[in-house]
Amino acid sequence: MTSTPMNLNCFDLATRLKRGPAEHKGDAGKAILIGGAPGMAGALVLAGNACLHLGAGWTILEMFDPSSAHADANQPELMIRLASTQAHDALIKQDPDVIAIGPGLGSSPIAIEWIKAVLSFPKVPLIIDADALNCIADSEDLLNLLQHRNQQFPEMTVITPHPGEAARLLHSSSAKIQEDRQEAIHALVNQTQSIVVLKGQHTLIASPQHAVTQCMEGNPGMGTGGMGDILTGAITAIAAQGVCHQLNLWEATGIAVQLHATAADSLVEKGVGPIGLTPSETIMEMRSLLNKLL
Ligand SMILES: NC(=O)C1=CN([C@@H]2O[C@H](COP(=O)(O)OP(=O)(O)OC[C@H]3O[C@@H](n4cnc5c(N)ncnc54)[C@H](O)[C@@H]3O)[C@@H](O)[C@H]2O)[C@@H](O)CC1
Ligand SMILES: Nc1ncnc2c1ncn2[C@@H]1O[C@H](COP(=O)(O)OP(=O)(O)O)[C@@H](O)[C@H]1O
Repeated sequence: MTSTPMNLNCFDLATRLKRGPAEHKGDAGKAILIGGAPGMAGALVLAGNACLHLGAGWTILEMFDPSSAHADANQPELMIRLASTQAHDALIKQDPDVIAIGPGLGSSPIAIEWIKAVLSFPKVPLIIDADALNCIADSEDLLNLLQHRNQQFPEMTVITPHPGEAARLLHSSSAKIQEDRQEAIHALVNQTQSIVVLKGQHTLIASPQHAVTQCMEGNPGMGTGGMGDILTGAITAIAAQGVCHQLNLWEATGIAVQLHATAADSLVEKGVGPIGLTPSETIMEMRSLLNKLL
C-alpha cells in the first residue's frame, strides 16, 4: 500500500532569491533553452519568456526553426539564435549556468545531437521536458547517457513528464500512469535516476534522494498548450539564480512547481480563467507572486 505523500510547501525557500544591492546579471545566471522546431517555435518562446520574467540573468534560446531564429520585437530581451549544428561546441562556447531542453524540440537528427550534447555537459543543472523525453524514451543510448549523468552528478537533472510522456518512458499508457501516479513516479525515478516532476492534477515530485511530495495547488484551467513549457522556463530561471543564491535543483524545482500552480489558482480567483487562462498570463502572475515571497 502506498502512503500519502507530503504536501509541497517550499515558498519559505524563495526568500533566498532576494537580491543584494550590488548584485548583477552574472549573479542571476545564464540560462540556455533548446527547442522550437518548425511549427513549435512558440513552445520555446514561452519557456524563454517564463525564464526571463522569473529572473534569469541571461536567457538564450537555441531555436531550431530558422524562420523564428531572430530577435523578437515583442520580447527583445530574449537572445534568440539559430541552433548550431555543432551542439557540443556551442555549449562550451556559451558556458551556461543552467540548461533546459525539450519544448517543441521535435526528434530530428540535430535534436538528438543536442540531447547527447546536454547529457554529456558536466555539472550544470539540466531540465529535460517534452520532446527531449520522447526521444529518450525511444533510445536506449540516450537513456544510458541520462543514467550516467545522474551517477556522475546526482540531483543535477530534472525531468518534467506529463502523463503522456511518462507513459512513453515507461512503455505504458497515460491511463495506467494516472491509475497509480505514485507507482509511476517511483518507476521513473528508478529508471532515470533523475529528479522527476510528474505533472497533472496534484503534480508529484521525487528523486533518488527525496521522498515523494505532491503539489496541492493548481486547477483544470491549466490544461492549455504551453502551460508545461512555462513550468520548464520557471524551473530554469530559479535554478539559474539558485547557483549564487544557495538553492539546489531539488529546491528550485519545488519552488517553481508550487509557484506555477499557485499563480494559476490566483488568476482563477480573479476571474481570469479557468476557461481561457493562458500560459502568458500565468508567467506574469508567477512574477508578481515570486516578488511578494521575497
Ligand atoms: N505553442 C507551441 O508551439 C506548443 C508546442 N508544444 C509542443 O508540442 C509537442 C507535443 O507535446 P504535447 O504535450 O502537446 O503532446 P503529447 O502527444 O506529448 O501529449 C499529449 C497526450 O499526453 C497525455 N496527457 C498529457 N497530460 C495529461 C494529463 N494531465 N492527464 C492525462 N493524460 C495526459 C494525453 O494522452 C494527451 O493526449 C512538444 O514538443 C511540446 O513542447 C506544446 O507544448 C503546446 C504548445
Ligand atoms: N487539472 C489540472 N490540475 C492541476 N494542474 C494541471 C491540470 N491540468 C494541467 N495541469 C498542469 O498544467 C501543466 C501542463 O503541462 P503540459 O501538459 O506539459 O503542457 P504543454 O506540453 O502544453 O506545455 C502541468 O504543469 C500540469 O501539472
